[in-house]
Amino acid sequence: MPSSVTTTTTTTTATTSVVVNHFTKSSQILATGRRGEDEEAKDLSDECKELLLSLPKEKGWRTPYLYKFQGFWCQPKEIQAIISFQNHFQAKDSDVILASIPKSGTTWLKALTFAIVNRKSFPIVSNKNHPLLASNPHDLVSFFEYKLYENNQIPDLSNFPEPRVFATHIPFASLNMQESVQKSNAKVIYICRNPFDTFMSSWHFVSKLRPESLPTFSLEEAFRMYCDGIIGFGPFWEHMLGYWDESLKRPDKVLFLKYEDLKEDIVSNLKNLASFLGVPFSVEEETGGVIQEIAKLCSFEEMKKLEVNKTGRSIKNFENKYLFRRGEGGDWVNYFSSSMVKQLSQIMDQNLGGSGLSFKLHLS
Ligand SMILES: Nc1ncnc2c1ncn2[C@@H]1O[C@H](COP(=O)(O)OS(=O)(=O)O)[C@@H](OP(=O)(O)O)[C@H]1O
Repeated sequence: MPSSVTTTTTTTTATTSVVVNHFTKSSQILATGRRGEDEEAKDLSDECKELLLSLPKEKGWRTPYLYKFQGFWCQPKEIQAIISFQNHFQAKDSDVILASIPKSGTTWLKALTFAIVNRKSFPIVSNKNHPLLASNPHDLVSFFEYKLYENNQIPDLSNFPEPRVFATHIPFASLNMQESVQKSNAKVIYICRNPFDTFMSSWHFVSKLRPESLPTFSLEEAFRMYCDGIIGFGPFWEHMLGYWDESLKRPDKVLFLKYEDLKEDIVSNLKNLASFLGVPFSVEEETGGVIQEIAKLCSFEEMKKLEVNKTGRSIKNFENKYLFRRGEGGDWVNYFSSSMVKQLSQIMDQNLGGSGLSFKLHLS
């Protein structure tokens, strides 16, 4: 029971008490909302604050507002970082960019790619000192819009060992607005997950991160927003289609992976990933079990039990332990009503139908 509710014996006092409690709670929410907005604006440049005034905005999932910027919904700090990235990043032909909409398997893809491209420097088999045993994948592969370009900083990335591996949640159109990315031969790997599970994973994640002072974020409200396209970096269908179309046009430069496929057949997907990256597995590696060892090192079960993934924060505000929840496909069946199934299926048909992009909703 909230501390401001007093147990009373008379109806009048009880009513007053509830009203007072409601008022206190509402004021707290308002105050928290305002604090959230102040917090949100704290590190923004005047230019960015000015820009925000001209953008459409909607209530956010865990922050006061999401703004529609370059056609997708995102937070103010992300907008500032994306502008800085677009203005300053210098791509190299050997760069690898991992892209995803949040909660689609980003952490997994970061681990797998890091293990593959660095396997000469950090052998996989019987290596008790592999960096993935001591560091969260987000510390080994950074996002453009968080660590690297946040707060208007311009990082010096010229001395990063090649191939440099970066990550982003930015949709393809905005990534491609970055002139050097567009002109370079940098490779892009996109990981996608069926929208039913991605939605559930996002809702669970945000529910854990939401300040306790805010009311709980109901599944129904989150679902309405998701179906309207209002989620970080959404609408999800546009995000997926941007990378999907590009992977069809330039398959040598954009590889499109699906979470469910990786779950079902990790070995073939790792072979494909290594070949795409230009570092295919040798016969000796294949017979020596290197592929299986990478799969094991990066598996949900192994990663979740590492101390580094149970503690600390690799991305500001996110506790590492929340990045590893169930790591399965099909959990949505435990939450979706039949009308939710119908609605999301219709949205997928309307927006993805005819594109050739489809999903497995259940894993065998
Ligand atoms: N190694 C590995 N293998 C398989 N699945 C994994 C792995 N690591 C994380 N996960 C699951 O991926 C979901 C989190 O998605 P992201 O990593 O994209 O999150 S984030 O955008 O980086 O915050 C989230 O899914 P749910 O469990 O369904 O919520 C994680 O549990």
